[in-house]
Amino acid sequence: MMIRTGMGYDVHRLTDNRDLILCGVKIPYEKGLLGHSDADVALHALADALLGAAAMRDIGYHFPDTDQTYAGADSRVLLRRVVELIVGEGFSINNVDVTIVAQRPKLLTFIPQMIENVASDLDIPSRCVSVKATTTERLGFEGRGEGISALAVATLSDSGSCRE
Ligand SMILES: Nc1ccn([C@@H]2O[C@H](COP(=O)(O)O)[C@@H](O)[C@H]2O)c(=O)n1
Ligand SMILES: C[C@@]1(CO)OP(=O)(O)OP(=O)(O)OC[C@H]1O
Repeated sequence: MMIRTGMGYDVHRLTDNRDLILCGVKIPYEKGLLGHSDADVALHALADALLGAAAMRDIGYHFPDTDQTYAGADSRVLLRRVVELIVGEGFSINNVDVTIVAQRPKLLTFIPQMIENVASDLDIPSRCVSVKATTTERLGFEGRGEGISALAVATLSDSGSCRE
């Protein structure tokens, strides 16, 4: 059995008149994230980490932002589709770790629900899911409140080896 690791990174702009949705949780805030889908930056980074570990391209490849099918899409639906794709190739998910970089709002109280959503969508125990938040001490675009970024790492198991 081989352990495979993938990483994902995504950024979305904060703007007026949009919802702020992170790991499927709607967060009360004066701004939201702009995107073709619901712009759940954390789930996009996670989806890319999973696809990266499987060497199966990225979410923009599977769900192009030129396709109206995905306009306003719920990123949890996209994430579950990514899980179907990687499981269909014989991979199983070991654990994931997501970091959300946001100066505001404070996310601490929403983290347990985020973990529950991700564990449910990935069909793994919540002890195998980590979601964290950090500020940038007001530095950079996240620190100025212009956007939110997210990073994710995922490990998968497969039955073979990259060298076979
Ligand atoms: N949007 C955020 C950012 C951070 N947190 C929590 O605060 C802790 C301290 O953040 P620093 O950036 O100063 O390290 C961090 O460890 C998180 O627990 C948060 O809830 N929401
Ligand atoms: C999720 C998709 C779906 O169309 O759209 P966006 O919400 O714009 O998100 P992004 O991370 O920029 O790119 C992936 C897209 O394909």
